[in-house]
Formats: sequence, C-alpha cells, structure tokens
Amino acid sequence: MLPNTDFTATQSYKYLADHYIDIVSKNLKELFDADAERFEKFSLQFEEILVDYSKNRIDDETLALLIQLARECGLDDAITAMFSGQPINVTEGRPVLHIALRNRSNTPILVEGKDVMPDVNRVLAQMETFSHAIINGEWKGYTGKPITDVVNIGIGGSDLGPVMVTEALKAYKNHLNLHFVSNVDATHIVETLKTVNAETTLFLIASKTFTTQETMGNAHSARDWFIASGGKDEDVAKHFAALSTNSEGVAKFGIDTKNMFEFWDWVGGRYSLWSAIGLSISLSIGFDNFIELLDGAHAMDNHFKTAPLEENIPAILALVGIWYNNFFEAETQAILPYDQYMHRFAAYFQQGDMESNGKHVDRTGKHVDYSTGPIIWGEPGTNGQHAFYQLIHQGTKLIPCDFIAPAQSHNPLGEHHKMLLSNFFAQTEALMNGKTEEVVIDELKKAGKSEEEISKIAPFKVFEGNRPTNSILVKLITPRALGSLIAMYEHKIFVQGIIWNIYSFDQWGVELGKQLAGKILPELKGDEEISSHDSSTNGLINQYKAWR
Ligand SMILES: O=P(O)(O)OC[C@H]1O[C@H](O)[C@@H](O)[C@@H](O)[C@@H]1O
Repeated sequence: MLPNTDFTATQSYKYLADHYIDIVSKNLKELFDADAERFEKFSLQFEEILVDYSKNRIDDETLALLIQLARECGLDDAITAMFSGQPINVTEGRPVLHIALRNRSNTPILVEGKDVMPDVNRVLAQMETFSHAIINGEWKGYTGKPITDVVNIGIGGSDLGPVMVTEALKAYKNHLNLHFVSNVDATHIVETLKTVNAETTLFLIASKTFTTQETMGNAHSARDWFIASGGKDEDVAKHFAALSTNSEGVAKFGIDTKNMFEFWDWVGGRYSLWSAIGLSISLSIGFDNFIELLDGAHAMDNHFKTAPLEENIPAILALVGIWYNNFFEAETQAILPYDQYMHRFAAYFQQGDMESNGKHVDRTGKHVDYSTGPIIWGEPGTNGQHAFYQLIHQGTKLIPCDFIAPAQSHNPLGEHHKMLLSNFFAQTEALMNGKTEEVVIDELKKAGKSEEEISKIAPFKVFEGNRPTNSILVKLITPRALGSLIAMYEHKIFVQGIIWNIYSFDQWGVELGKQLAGKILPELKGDEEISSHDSSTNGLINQYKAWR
C-alpha cells in the first residue's frame, strides 16, 4: 500500500525551507556562471528525448534534498505498489494499471491473484483485426460501402487522449477522416453529422462507465440520425462500436457486445488512451503505429521503475515542480509545445494533472495545509508568444514553463522549422537572462534617445529574468517518442501525488455538479416558477424559462 507521510513534517522539508532562503536570493544566470558543467549535470537523455532542467532555480543541494524528500515520502515503495497491481486507488478500491495496457514485455501483472495480461492482449488482438478491416475497407457499411469516417463520441478521458494523440500524430494518418464529439451542446454533434454520410460512417461510443450524460445523449442522437438517414436497427451493428468497461450498459444501448472493446476498472479515464479507448488512434494511424505508441510508453515505464531517482526523469520533473509549488508558491505550470501537431497536449494534461492532483484532503482524510496540484495551461508556441508570454516575462507571477520541441519537423518547409526553433531556444534564454536596466539604457542611447526620454521609458523595458523553464527537445515526434512523453508526464503526476500524500486516481470533484445538474434538468421542463434554490440560481433558471 501507499506510504502515508506528511511531507511538510519530514527532515528534508525543513532543510529545503532553509535552503530556499539561500536559493531565492540567487540568480539563474549566476548559477550558470558559477558552474561550467551545469547543463551536463542537470540534463538527462532518454532515447531520443533530451530533458534539460538546468534553467531551474536549483543547485546540487536543492536536488539532493528533493531526492531525500522523495525517499522520506516512500516514493520507491509507491512505485513498486503501482507496478505490482496493489489497490492504490483506495477511495475507489482499485489498482492503477495503465502500465499493464502497454506492458509490452508481457510479464504477468496480478490483480487479486489473476494475471491481467491475457485480457489486455486479447483486446489488443481484437483492436488489430478490427482496425485492419476498417482501414482496408473489408468492413462494409449497410449499403456495402467501406467506412470513410470515424466519429468518436466520448468526453473527458474518453475524448481528450484520442484527440490529442491523433492530432499529434497526424503525420502518420491514413485516409480515414476522424471526428470527435464530446460536448453535450447539440452544436457539436449536429455540426459533425453535417460532414458525414451514414452509409460510410462508424461511430465509436467511448465511455468507461457508459453512463456519462453527455456521451449517452450524443450516442442516442447519433443513432437517431443514423436511422433517420436510412439505416435500419439491424444495420446498427455495422456502424456502432462501444469502448467500455460496462457490457450491460452497452447491450442496453443496443450495441452488439461483439462490437464491444473492453477495458477494466483498473484503468483511470484520464489514463485510458492506451486501452480500447485508443481505438480511434489505431484506426487513424494504423495498429502498428498504435503499438509503437505503447512501446514508447512501456520504455518510459521501465525507466521510471528502474532508474535511480537522481537520473529518473519523471521523478526529477515532479520534484522540481514541487520546489516551485510548495516553496516558491507558484500556482500554475505552463506546457508550451513548439509543435503545431501537439496543439492539444496542454489541454490533455489539464485533465491528466488537475483531475489527478486537484485534491484538498490527504490520504488520511485530513484537510491539507499546503498547496497541491498546480493549474496546468498552455498553447503551442509561437502563438502563445503573441498572446500571454508578456505576463510570463514581465508579470508578477512566477510561472514555471515546460518548453517542448522536435528537432526535426514532419513538414520541413523552407526555413519554417529553424524560425520555430529559434523562438524555442530564445524564449528560455530570455526568461532566464532577462534584460537589465543598464542594457536597456545602453540600447536607448544607441538609438539616439535623450536622457529624459530614456529615464521615462527604461523601467518598462526591463526584464527581471530569473524565470525557470524546462526544455524538452525530441528528435522527431514519432508514435514511440510521443508514447514516452505522455508516460513521462503521467509518472510526474504520480510522483507529485505521492509527495503531497493525496490520492491521485479518483475524481470525486466531478460528482457534485453532475448531481445538481440531474436535479435541475427536470425543473427546466415545465413552465412553473422555480424557488427551490438560492435566489441567484432561481433567478437565472426563471430568466432562462422566460427567454427560451
Ligand atoms: O468514460 P466515461 O465513463 O464516460 O467518463 C468520462 C469522464 O467523466 C468524468 O468527468 C470523470 O470521471 C472523468 O475522469 C472521465 O474521463
């Protein structure tokens, strides 16, 4: 089971608190000047991924203390507990085994004494056969035509992973057109259905529970549309498949369980792209590439499981994150991919990280008196530079940033990639070094400005610098490299959850809103005035009724 340590009561935490006072007065630039080996010391390479964490406000002592903190919090045992299938998702009574879905070495992983690998491999084989049949055109729709369009209907973990990965790996895409419908707002399904033909469309109803309101609503509307477009009830089997843990729910909906791709309750929704939920990925880029994605994740799993903490990339990223979150009181963490294909990467880890570590009680049920999971946000570079980087460079908040870029582009057009990467390299340098008042004044002098003009404008042009970043340089965003990158962030989240002594694999925080929406829905149907809520909620509902 998981250890249960208040990390703020550890010896290393106390040392870190003292050490913070020392580090906070130091400038990153000075740290580089003082140590010619800093890059070599504070960067790690995993296959074709280079993680440079040297532009962080840390020194040897910081890192040693953070690693000591991880040890005091029982990280080693926690890793063993996860990989060996212990029920570490205690509040739901489940193990956490997304690592089993990509366990390409096939070593047995036992849940209650039973090896899960035969089931994992069985569903993978089912996905393989199905993917080939759809891609090759052997699978025919109800009028005998091959499938041209795939619509994945799912939300949260049953949407964000497949969307992010199919976008990130678009360079590997085949002829199938992929669509994703998540929002219960009818606009999403209506606009999607305008672009497809019932005779050649396959719907994947992706829902772990098969009870999620949005997904069920969209799935029913898709089936109604299919029937209204000329499909018969008996044709549904050719056009609807389910990705779920709930076979009863699937059968009740009217999908033949032969067309069901199963997964298990030990897979968290936000960790499920490696499971049957990844079927849209396998359809989009082919099963072999899907396996490459799993292989990449498995390689990162092995690194995470076996590398000493000093060389363990997910652990180091997590610990450096804790340094900012709990000592510098940083509230957010930006993820900034310099790769247009990765434009949903930050959105994906918004769920991955915030649903996992957005928790206010520790593993004993006690309210924590320290900060837990950060707010995750970001957009692809260089778009972000022309939007919110102003605040990162000159605002009053400390925003640790992860910069991610591929060395090679899938679209080597003219000078584009060099231009993109010049920005990638420049931004972390600028954030670290800033621009002093001296330099600003010198530049203004050279531009021929008067003393008076200079004194007025100079303060606005100063960059304090000393702003921390990680740079993650990937040779090329291949399925394998992407798999490793995603697994790297997953394990980072795991490590942080262990240190904060919280349960990272439940998500009770999504329940209250669902419950209340369930109560409000019937109230929206009649014309009577609503008075059962607070005056604001009553007022809003009644105005809606007046306007609808
Ligand atoms: O796949 P499902 O069961 O439809 O759940 C979709 C989503 O629902 C809730 O918001 C949460 O539980 C998420 O973690 C989950 O990903």
